[in-house]
Amino acid sequence: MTDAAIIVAAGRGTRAGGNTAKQWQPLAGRRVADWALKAISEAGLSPIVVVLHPDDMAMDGLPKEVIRIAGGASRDASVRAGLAALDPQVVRNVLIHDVARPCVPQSVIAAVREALNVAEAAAPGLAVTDALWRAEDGKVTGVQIRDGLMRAQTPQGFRLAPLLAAHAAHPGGAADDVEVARAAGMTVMIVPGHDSNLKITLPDDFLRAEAILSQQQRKNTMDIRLGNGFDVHAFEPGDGCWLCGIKVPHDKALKGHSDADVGMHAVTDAIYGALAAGDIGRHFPPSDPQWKGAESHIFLAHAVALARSSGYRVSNIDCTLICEQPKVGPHAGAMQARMAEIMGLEADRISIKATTSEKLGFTGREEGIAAIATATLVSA
Ligand SMILES: Nc1ccn([C@@H]2O[C@H](COP(=O)(O)OP(=O)(O)OP(=O)(O)O)[C@@H](O)[C@H]2O)c(=O)n1
Ligand SMILES: C[C@](O)(CO)[C@H](O)COP(=O)(O)O
Repeated sequence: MTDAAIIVAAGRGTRAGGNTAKQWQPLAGRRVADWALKAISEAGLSPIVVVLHPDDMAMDGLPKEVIRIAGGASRDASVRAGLAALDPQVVRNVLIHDVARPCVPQSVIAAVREALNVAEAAAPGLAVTDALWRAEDGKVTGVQIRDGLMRAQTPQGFRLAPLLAAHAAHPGGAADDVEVARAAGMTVMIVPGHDSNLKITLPDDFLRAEAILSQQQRKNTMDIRLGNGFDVHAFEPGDGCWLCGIKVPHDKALKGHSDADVGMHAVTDAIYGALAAGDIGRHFPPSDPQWKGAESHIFLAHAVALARSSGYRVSNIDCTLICEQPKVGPHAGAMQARMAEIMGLEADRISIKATTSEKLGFTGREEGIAAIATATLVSA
C-alpha cells in the first residue's frame, strides 16, 4: 500500500493577477507548479495526481509519470476528480496539496505522513498570533477572540477510503478537505505548519515565495571551499620563534615586519585564499607602520571573521612547519590549543605538524622556517 498525492492545480488564480494562472507563472527559476511538484516528488509520494484546469491538460514540462486529471469548477470538485483516479486497493493514504503552496518544507510533509500512522486524518496548522478584527467599510467594527484559532495549510493527509466516503457525502463548497472530513465525523490531528508554507494568493506573495525558495536553496547547497597558504621567514639573532601562537625557545628568532609567526601567516593566507580575498599583505600592508611588530593573532582573527561575515565557517586547517630546528613536536599540542582559541574552533579541527627538509635547501641550512597550510571553509 502506498501514500499517494493529489496536487490541486485547476484554479485560475484570479487574485494573484498576471496574464497566466498563478501556478504557471515563473518563480525562482521554475514555475510555481514545478516547485510544488518537486517538493511532493522528493517526499517519495506515489502515485502523484495533478488536477489541471481543462484548458491546461496539455501543459508542457510536467514529469511524464504524473497522472493528469481534469478538475472542476471548485476546489472540492477538483479534489473529487483527483480522488477518483486513485485505487483504494493500492493507496492507503492520500496527501492533498495546493499547487499554490510551492515552498512547503519536507518537514511539514513528513509530519503529516508520520501522524497518519496513528490518525485517520492529519493536517498542518499554525496558531493565529495577530489580533483579529471584524471590519466593515474600512472601519473596525469589533474584535474576534483568537484563542483556539488556527491557520490551515496543506498538504492535508487522509486515509483514502474514509475520505472517498466523506467527499461522496458532502454537499460541496468546502474550503478544504479537513472541512469535508470533519463533516463526515473524521477526527483530524493537527501537526505543526510552517511560515514558509505560504499560499500564493495575492501579487506580493510571489516576492515572498521567491525569497523563501532562494533561502531554502542556499541551505540545501553545501558550498565547500579550499585554500592554501605558504610563508617563509628568515632567522635573525634572538631567543626564540613565534610559531602558531607559541614562543618556542631557540637560539634564533624569526625576522619580519610583524612577530613573524610563519605558521600563523600560512594558515591566515589559506583562509583568505579559500575566500578568494587576497593575502595578509592586502589586508595588513607591511608599508603601514601600525602593523610593525603586530601580533599575528590579529591577522588570523580577521581572516576568520571575514569568513564568517561572508557566510562561511572554518571547518578545519592543516599546517606543516618545515625546519630542522627548533623541534616542533613538544609544542604542537600548545600550538593547536592556541590556534583553536584564536579561531574559536574545537582543537580537533586543527592540525599542526612539522617536517625537516633532510638538510636540503634554506630550511636544511637553518637559514629560516617555511610553513604550508590548507584551510577548508563550508557555507554556514
Ligand atoms: N476549481 C478549482 C479551484 C481551485 N483549485 C486549487 O485549489 C488551490 C487553492 O485555491 P486558491 O488559492 O484559491 O487558488 P485559485 O482558485 O486558483 O485562486 P483565486 O481564488 O485567486 O482564483 C489552488 O491550488 C487551486 O489551483 C482547483 O484545483 N480547482
Ligand atoms: C486549502 C487551503 O489552502 C487551506 O488554507 C485553502 O482553504 C484554500 O484556499 P482559499 O484561499 O480558501 O480559496
